[in-house]
Amino acid sequence: MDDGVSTIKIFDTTLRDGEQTPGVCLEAGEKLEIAQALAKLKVDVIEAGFPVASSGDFEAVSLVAAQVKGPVIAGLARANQKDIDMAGQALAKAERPRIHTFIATSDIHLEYKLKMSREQVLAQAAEAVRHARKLVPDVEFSAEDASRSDWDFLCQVFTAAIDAGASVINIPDTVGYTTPGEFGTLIQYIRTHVPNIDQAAISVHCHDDLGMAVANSLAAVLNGATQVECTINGLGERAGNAAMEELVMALTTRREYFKAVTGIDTRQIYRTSRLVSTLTGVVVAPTKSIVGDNAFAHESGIHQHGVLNNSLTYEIMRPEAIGISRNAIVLGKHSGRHAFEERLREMGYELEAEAINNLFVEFKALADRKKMVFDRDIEALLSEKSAVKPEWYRLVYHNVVSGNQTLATASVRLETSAGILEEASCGDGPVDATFKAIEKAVGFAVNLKDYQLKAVTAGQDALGEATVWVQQDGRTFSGRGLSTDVIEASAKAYVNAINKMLATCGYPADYQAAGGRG
Ligand SMILES: CC(=O)SCCNC(=O)CCNC(=O)[C@H](O)C(C)(C)COP(=O)(O)OP(=O)(O)OC[C@H]1O[C@@H](n2cnc3c(N)ncnc32)[C@H](O)[C@@H]1OP(=O)(O)O
Ligand SMILES: CC(C)C(=O)C(=O)O
Repeated sequence: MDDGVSTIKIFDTTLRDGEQTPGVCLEAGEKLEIAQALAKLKVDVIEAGFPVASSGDFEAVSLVAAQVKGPVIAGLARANQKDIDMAGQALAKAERPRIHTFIATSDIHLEYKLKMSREQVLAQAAEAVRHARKLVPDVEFSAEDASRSDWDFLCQVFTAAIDAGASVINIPDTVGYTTPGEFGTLIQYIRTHVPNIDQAAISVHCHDDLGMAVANSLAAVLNGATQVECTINGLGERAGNAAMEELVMALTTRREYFKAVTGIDTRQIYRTSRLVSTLTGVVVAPTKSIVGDNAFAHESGIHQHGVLNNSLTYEIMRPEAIGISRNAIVLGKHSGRHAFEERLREMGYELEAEAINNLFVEFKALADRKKMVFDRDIEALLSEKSAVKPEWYRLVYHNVVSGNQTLATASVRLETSAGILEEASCGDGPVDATFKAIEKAVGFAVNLKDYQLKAVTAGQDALGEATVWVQQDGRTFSGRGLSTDVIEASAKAYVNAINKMLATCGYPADYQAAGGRG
C-alpha cells in the first residue's frame, strides 16, 4: 500500500481457464497472438495454459514463455511431481516464470473426487510447492474450492504452502458459490489467521455461476487481496470467470471508492476483447458491460438529449478510455494512406510499414465494395489477418445458383499443395450447397456443429462475418470468414475451420485409410 492506494495485480487466465470454455480450443500460434495482446494491455501475469493437459498446450506455454516479454508467464500444475515438472519445462525460457500449483481443500472434493484425507491434502500441497520452488523462484498455490472449504483447514493449508515457499496464495471461488459480503469476510479471516501471510500476496479467482464473480473479486480487493484472476470477456469454465474489462474499469472508474489502481493500459481493452472473440469464436453479447456493442449506445430520446449536451449525463466512462473512438473519421475509397495510418494509430495499432501497406491494399479493395469503412471494418480486416491460418486448403473460387424455385447448387475450387480441387453440389440453400461442395472437394466428412453469420456494421453493403464450428476427436474448432458476400464469408469460415482442425488432429483415419485426395 502507498498513500492508502493499493496496486492490484491483474492475473489473466484467458489462455487457461478461458480456454476451458466449452467449444474453445486455441492453437499455439493463436495463444501467442493473444498473449502478445495481453502484454500490450500490460497485464501482470499471463497464465498461458496447463502444460500436462496435451502436447499442444505444452507447446503453447513454451512458445508464450519464450516469446512474450514483460508479464510473468504462469503454467498450471496439479499438486504432483509430473505436472510440476512439465510446467517447469514449458516455462524454461520465460523471463519471469511462475508455476501455479493447486489442490482442492473442500470436504466435498476430498471425499468424492480426490479420495484423500485433510492430512494427506495438507502434506501434498506443501510438497508440491516445495518441489515447484526447486524449479522456479515464483510459485503460486491455489486451494481449489476454497470458498466451500472449512476456514480453519484452509488457513492451515495456506500456512503450510507459504512455509514451503509459495509467493502467492490464491483463494478460488471455484464454483461461483460465495457472495461479496461472505467472500470479503473470508479474505479478512485468512489475513488474520494465517500467521505467515505477510510473506505472500493474496490472490482471488472467482467464477460467475451466480453472476457475482466481479462483485466477489472487488469485495476481496476491499479486504486486502492484491491480485485478481480474470479473463477477457469473462470466458471460462461453465458461466465463466470474472471479466477483466469489468474489474479493471470498476477499479478505474470508482478509484476513489476502491482506493486501488492497476497497471492496465485501458485503451487496449476493446481491441483485445475483439481479438479474443475472433480467435475463440465466442461472440460478445451486445449488452455485455464495457465491450458489448451497446455499452456506449443510447437508444432513447431523453438519454440522447442528455448525452448530446454532456456525455457524463448517461456515461460513467468515456468509450475512448477503452479504445473505442466516438467520432471516428469515416474512411472511404477516396481516403489516402495518411488518413488510414492516422486512424490505425488512433485505434491503438502500431504496425510495421509493410503490414500497413498490405492492409491498405485490402482496405482499398473493401472500400470499392462498401461506401464507408468504419473502425469495426478495419478491426475485422486486422483480426482476419491475425487469425492463424494453417492453409491446407485455400478457397480460390465459389459460385452459387439459388432462388426460391431453384435447388441451390454450388461449385467451389480449392487450392492445396497438391494442386487444384474442384467440386459441385446441391444443397438446402446456398450455404448448405457450398459447404457440401467443399466437403466433396476435401474428400472427407466434416462434422459441422454450428454456424453463425452477422454483419460487422450496419447497412446493406456491410461486411458479413461468418463463424463456423466443426468437431473432430471430441474437440471443437472455430473458423471465421469475412466478406461483403455472405456466401463467400461462410465458405472462407468453413475452410478456415477445416484447416485448423487438420492442423491439430491431422486427417481423419478413414480418409487416410482410403488414400486421401488433398
Ligand atoms: C478448477 C480448475 O479449473 S482445475 C483445471 C481444470 N482443467 C482441466 O482439467 C483441463 C486439462 N485437464 C486434462 O487434460 C486432464 O484432466 C489431465 C491431463 C489433467 C488429467 O487427465 P487424466 O489423467 O486422464 O485424469 P482425469 O482428468 O480423468 O482425472 C483427474 C485425476 O487428477 C487427480 N487430481 C485432480 N486434481 C488434482 C490436484 N489438484 N492435484 C493432484 N491430483 C489431482 C484426480 O484425483 C484424478 O486422479 P486419478 O486419475 O488418480 O483418479
Ligand atoms: C486452478 C484454480 C485456480 C481454478 O481454476 C479454480 O479453482 O477455479
